[in-house]
Amino acid sequence: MGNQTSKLRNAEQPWIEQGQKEKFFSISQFKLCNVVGKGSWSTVFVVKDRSSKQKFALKCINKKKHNPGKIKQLLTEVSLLRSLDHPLLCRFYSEFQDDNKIYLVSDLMLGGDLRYHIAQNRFQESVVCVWIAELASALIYIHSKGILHRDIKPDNILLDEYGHCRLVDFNVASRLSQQTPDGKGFVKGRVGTPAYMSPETLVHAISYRESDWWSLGITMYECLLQTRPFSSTMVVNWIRSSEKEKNSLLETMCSSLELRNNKQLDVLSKEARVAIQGFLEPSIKNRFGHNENKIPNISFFSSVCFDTISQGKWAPKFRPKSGKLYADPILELEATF
Ligand SMILES: Nc1ncnc2c1ncn2[C@@H]1O[C@H](COP(=O)(O)OP(=O)(O)OP(=O)(O)O)[C@@H](O)[C@H]1O
Repeated sequence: MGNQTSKLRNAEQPWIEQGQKEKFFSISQFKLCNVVGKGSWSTVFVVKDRSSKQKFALKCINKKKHNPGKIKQLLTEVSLLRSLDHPLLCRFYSEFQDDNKIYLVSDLMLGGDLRYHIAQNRFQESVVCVWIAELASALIYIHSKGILHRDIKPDNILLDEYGHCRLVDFNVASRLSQQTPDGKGFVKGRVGTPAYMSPETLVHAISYRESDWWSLGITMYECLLQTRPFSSTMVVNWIRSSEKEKNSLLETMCSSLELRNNKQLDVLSKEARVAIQGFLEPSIKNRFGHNENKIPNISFFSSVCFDTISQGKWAPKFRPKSGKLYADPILELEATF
């Protein structure tokens, strides 16, 4: 086990103490700097707190452009975010509103999202190992709080300036409200992004903790191979197919993942192949993550210390370029405030 504690993060990253959360209540407290991203229903700005001079991400949602159902969904997301505090999640500070907009203030992630990075580079297993271990640690934490993310994919993973992964976008996250007789929680609904959805979500419209581990497996596959095991069109066609066709397609999906059939996996180490196969195990009971205590024992993670990882102190093997704005410049032109 290596000893590569990241001292940088502790020393350089300004943390706002818990008591100072919710200290923002008006847009006038900020100076707007630039646009860092745009989602389907929000624009995200880099802003500077006028008193501390610290930079934050400010997500602005135009209330008039969205129906009350969407706004309710957003406020559910806010209540989930308020209950979470972990070094590998993007820290949420405040929500406030004016007549037209809802504003959410959170940590600013300057390193771009994983979708951008994996499109540019083929990353070594040592880099991906730290990413997936960090994400696994964040997942174990949110699951311990009784929350499912339900949309894990490279787009929803941002890097901070040191290269640490932060799991973001809790738009469709949900509390595990239902319980099976064996005490397992689940959430009903076919929710998420089709290419990352687990077989049980696709077929039975239900998500368990293990469904998030499946999505993490697809994300790991994509980080290592720059492609996904199942295309979106394949999965969408599959959702639309009849029950009978669904079963035969499920078999095709699962057999294409078997190591002996999947030639794409040949370029990976045995440890990486075993991890991918374990996360992408169709049976929930046999899937890696069924027992979350065993995640640190997965051989792919043997070079990292999970305790250090979960404190956000393990040094990442990839650091985004400093000073580079990982945002499409066109967003700046389109932005309205
Ligand atoms: N804290 C942050 N720091 C830096 N960039 C961020 C932050 N939060 C979001 N972004 C950027 O803004 C983009 C849009 O954010 P986000 O996906 O949360 O918006 P959304 O409206 O909920 O979108 P969607 O519903 O399409 O996921 C992200 O892809 C990311 O590039």
